[in-house]
Amino acid sequence: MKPILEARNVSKIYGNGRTQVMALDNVSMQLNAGECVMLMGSSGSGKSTLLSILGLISRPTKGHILFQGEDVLERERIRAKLRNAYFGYIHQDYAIIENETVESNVLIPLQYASQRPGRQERQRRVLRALENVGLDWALKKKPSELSGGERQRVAIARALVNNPSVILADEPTAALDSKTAQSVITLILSFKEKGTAVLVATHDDKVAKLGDRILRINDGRLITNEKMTKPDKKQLS
Ligand SMILES: Nc1ncnc2c1ncn2[C@@H]1O[C@H](COP(=O)(O)OP(=O)(O)OP(=O)(O)O)[C@@H](O)[C@H]1O
Repeated sequence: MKPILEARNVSKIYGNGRTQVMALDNVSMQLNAGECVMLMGSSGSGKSTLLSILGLISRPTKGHILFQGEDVLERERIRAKLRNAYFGYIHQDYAIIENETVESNVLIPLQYASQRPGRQERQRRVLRALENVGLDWALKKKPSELSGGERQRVAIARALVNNPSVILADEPTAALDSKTAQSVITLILSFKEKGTAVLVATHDDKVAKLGDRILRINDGRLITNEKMTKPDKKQLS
């Protein structure tokens, strides 16, 4: 099977001179359609950096990113188009636009969809995405009126509204209680059945067990590639 998304010999160096940080060191990995990979590592090990490079948000210092077998880094306009049309990215800091309503925030990816749906369909999909995270009541609210966990769920609804081919989630359950975390992970994993590839960065062992395999990262290097033989999908708490 051809991977949907691939990093080849990716390195990332931040800063220069004595303040230089090697955040990723020659990382290669593949993500296949319909699988969920968990990315684990301690704080500062390079998880967010890898996700943002795979998500075509930032560029590596060296190496290649392939989407559906094509090297996409060199083509700036294509990168932006792919990112908007095929990727759902759940940011660690939510990246919510404060002065827009919840509805407008979740609507954003649909404005950039490869085949933009009509207005009514867009509204229907936004409502469904919010229902899926239990936030339909917050449609007209401003993010400042919501709790941290609710804002996290808005970010999740926004990432999933476009039925993305790839979901990249940076600590998606960090701000959630275990019951909400369970429903959010179940929702993210349900996209696998549609052939969506999922990569989740997490510190949480219970969340990590729900994946098909675990990638561990330490000091910017991938160290193992564990297959989960018997994923336990029942309990997070
Ligand atoms: N913009 C930046 N400028 C300089 N250094 C950075 C920058 N972003 C990250 N780093 C450094 O790169 C390394 C990897 O950071 P990264 O955020 O990718 O780790 P992480 O595993 O996601 O950490 P956490 O679990 O705390 O979010 C760290 O040493 C971090 O300090």
